[in-house]
Amino acid sequence: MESKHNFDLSVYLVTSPVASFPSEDAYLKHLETALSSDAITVLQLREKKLSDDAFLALARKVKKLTDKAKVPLVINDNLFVCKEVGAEGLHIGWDDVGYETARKELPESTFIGLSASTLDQALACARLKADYIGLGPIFPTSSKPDANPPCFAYGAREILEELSKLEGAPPVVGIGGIDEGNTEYLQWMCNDGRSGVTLDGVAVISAIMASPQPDEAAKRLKELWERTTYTFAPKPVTLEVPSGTAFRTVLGKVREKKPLVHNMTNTVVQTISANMLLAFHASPIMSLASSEVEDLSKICDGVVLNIGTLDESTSTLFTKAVAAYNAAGKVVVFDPVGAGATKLRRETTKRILESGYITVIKGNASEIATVAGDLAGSVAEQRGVDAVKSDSSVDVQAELVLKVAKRYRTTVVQTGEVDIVSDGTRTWTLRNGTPLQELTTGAGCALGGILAASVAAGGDVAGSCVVGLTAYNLAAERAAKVVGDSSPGSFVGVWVDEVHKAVKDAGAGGYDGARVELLK
Ligand SMILES: Nc1ncnc2c1ncn2[C@@H]1O[C@H](COP(=O)(O)OP(=O)(O)OP(=O)(O)O)[C@@H](O)[C@H]1O
Ligand SMILES: Cc1ncsc1CCO
Repeated sequence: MESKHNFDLSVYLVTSPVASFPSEDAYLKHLETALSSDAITVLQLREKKLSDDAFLALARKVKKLTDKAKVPLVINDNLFVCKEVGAEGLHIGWDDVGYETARKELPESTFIGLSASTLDQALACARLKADYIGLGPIFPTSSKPDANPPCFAYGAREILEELSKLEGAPPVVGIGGIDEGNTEYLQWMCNDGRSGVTLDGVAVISAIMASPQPDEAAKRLKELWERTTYTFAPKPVTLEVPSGTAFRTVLGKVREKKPLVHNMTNTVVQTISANMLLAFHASPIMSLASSEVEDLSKICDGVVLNIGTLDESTSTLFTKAVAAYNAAGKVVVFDPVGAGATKLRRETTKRILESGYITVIKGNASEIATVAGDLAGSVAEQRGVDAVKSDSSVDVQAELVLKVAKRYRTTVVQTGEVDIVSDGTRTWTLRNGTPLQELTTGAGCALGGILAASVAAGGDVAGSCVVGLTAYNLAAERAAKVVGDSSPGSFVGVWVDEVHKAVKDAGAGGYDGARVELLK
């Protein structure tokens, strides 16, 4: 979408204060270098603390640079400077009075952008016929400490969806906490090919202003922004699920490929997780070392991020892992263990979810309700790491799982007596398993590895999850028959045996007894 002035909003640089540079010369040199990249499409001059005269003097110098680079100059929040310097645009904070005044005083050809943080503000900007909307903060940012809470990539997309329903809605540039690490993800979340729903560009401050090589930084941002294929994007749907054929195909591929799964998991479930992966004919490597993440992302087929025994450094470690595995195009399974139980768990969960593409979010009903947040309607109940039994019907829960999958453009696996899997389009219920699994610590955590291995081998994300989980739970049923209902201790060992046999004999009636239903 282009504004009426045909300005390209794609890489929109907002300056940091001249006072944050050693000298005005150093600042101007920095801008000139950035502009020499040919990647910046708009430059907004933002100075909150200068007098009008000092702002105007600086704006005149910057205008020379932007004119030379043929980049439109936008003045932040100062109508006087905008008029005097003859800038191409004015950007004002959310303020309809300011907008009306500026519109009257500025030539028709000067474009005026407005900031919006919420859907209501964005709709109001559209009604005012602003020339563009600066939507944000998208991600948390320290550049503007007084900013409203971030709307995150999914929130931006939900606002864009509403705007797209209006006739002639303004183009939108995202702002706030955007950098090289999250640009591709934001682009993928917002521009998913549905007609009319587009984010038109990314506005950045520190990604270019704090870079020692602002021209290179600008080029990299433009390249990331213009990407239309994404290393992390899920493979196309190839499996017809449920079917014995899909079951045999995925398990056969697991056996062939022996996926190597990096487990960044809690201290309680290390052994059961590693043993289940070996039994599943995959390979585990257990590591929580930050300095190993990059190397492991290159050799592993996927990673499991499990916050069961988290600490204050977990969110930084796991967001680093999301970035590395996204860049490598590998599977990321996130298990927000006990997500609703404490503030640390809620905050860590949120940060990881927003940091990049998660291939599969896996959790029990309480954890998924926490991830769902406002979609769940009421505050999710969670006392420890186990699920609090939900009063909602399977249909209501399936609806929520579907909504979470849609919101995060991912696959969600909710475990319990009835498991629910959804990729936002297809939703299944799975009714295999045994109550003995509830008496086995790590039954859910170890499943994270099974899902990572299944997806790494099977491709089709949700279809492979359904197969992996069905094989796992059918094996549990068989084990329960062997040990009886009152032997959770012996159960685990026999369950591991049965998982091993399930993959080994994938072709031989292993799918018998599967209770998987694709919901309409
Ligand atoms: N009552 C039940 N009947 C059948 N299967 C069950 C039952 N409860 C759990 N399961 C199965 O057990 C596995 C773990 O699910 P659960 O929801 O207990 O995970 P969790 O709470 O994350 O576990 P943990 O934190 O102990 O690892 C899944 O495969 C699920 O299908
Ligand atoms: C019991 C327990 N506590 C933290 S993690 C964990 C393993 C099951 O999730």
